[in-house]
Amino acid sequence: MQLSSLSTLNYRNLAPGTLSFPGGVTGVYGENGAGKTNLLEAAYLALTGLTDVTRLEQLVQAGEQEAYVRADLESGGSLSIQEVGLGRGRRQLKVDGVRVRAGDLPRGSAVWIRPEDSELVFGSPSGRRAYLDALLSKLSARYGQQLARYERTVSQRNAALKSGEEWAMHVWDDTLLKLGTDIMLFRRRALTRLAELAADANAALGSRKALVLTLQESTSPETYAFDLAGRRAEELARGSTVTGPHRDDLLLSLGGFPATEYASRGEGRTISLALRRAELELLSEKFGEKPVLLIDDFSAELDPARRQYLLDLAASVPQAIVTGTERAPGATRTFRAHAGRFTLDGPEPADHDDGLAEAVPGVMTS
Ligand SMILES: Nc1ncnc2c1ncn2[C@@H]1O[C@H](COP(=O)(O)OP(=O)(O)OP(=O)(O)O)[C@@H](O)[C@H]1O
Repeated sequence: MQLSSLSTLNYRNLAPGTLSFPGGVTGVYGENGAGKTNLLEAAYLALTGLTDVTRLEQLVQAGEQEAYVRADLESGGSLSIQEVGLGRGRRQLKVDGVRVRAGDLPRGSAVWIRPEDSELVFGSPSGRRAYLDALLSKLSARYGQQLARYERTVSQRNAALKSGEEWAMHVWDDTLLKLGTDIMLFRRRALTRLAELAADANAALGSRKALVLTLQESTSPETYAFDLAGRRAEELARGSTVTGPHRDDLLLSLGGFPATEYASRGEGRTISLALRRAELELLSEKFGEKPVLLIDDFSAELDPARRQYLLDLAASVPQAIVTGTERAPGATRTFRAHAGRFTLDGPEPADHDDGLAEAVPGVMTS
């Protein structure tokens, strides 16, 4: 998978335009607030249809109503165009001009590594669950569908619990048990390989402490029905579902201690890099081609050896975009970012693109 070009209109602080990307490593450098993260976020959105922003209007440039991103892609010799239109609370996706749902975009097309990934280690269990669920939804469309149905069922069941509708519980419980068991079993299967890959990556990053990933399950497929029935009174009192995979945690242990409480900032960032590296490997194994690698702020919180690891990782995949406040050494092409604009830096390649070349098509409307 290769991102040939990215077009944006009214996306955060980015000036409208089209940037072309060659294979290899593209570096993007510039001062704080220049728009480097916004560029990677737009690329990730156009490649995957995904964003971690719950309020989509945040992505629309202040003062505008709609935004648009477009990725021109090349994969195995064929070309395709993915478009995302954004408005107040809505997102519309098209592939080659045909409207699709988010799950219909290629699921293994990009991995995004960010300094904020440290929150996977130091933040709440929900962030780690979100990492695991997002990854497993990329690996299996069915997992994503089951998870969405499970989450809907939990919130409907919670509403019934809040209204004291104990008589309705057996209906919700049947669905909950079926979906929840599938989710737990899938997580268990995927975790074996994920844990191996993350442990290897952590060692390759120079950590002398072993990284061990385990699932802390709030129940198990074997005891789920029993646990659910046993906590009915508590659930009615609290008005919420207290047992099930929505309460699981992905435990990260470093050198035998829980990383969430004991790891240093740098160790935490290293673990988060290992988790993203594992994601890259799992997606490559599953889909048979390397995702586009997006690395935000390659030097943040990292010592020179770990920076080099990231740059080597970028150089090892067919295409990577690497941002930083300083130039990424070894980049095939480098853009300088300033106030949402990107200009080619240094000697221009023969097939150069000025970075803001073409007009962008209008914002998509239904
Ligand atoms: N919806 C929006 N409309 C207009 N500007 C926005 C919007 N959302 C964010 N911005 C602005 O975009 C600017 C660039 O943010 P971005 O995170 O991309 O910077 P950066 O180059 O990655 O900086 P840093 O090096 O500090 O990480 C910020 O000044 C932010 O206020």
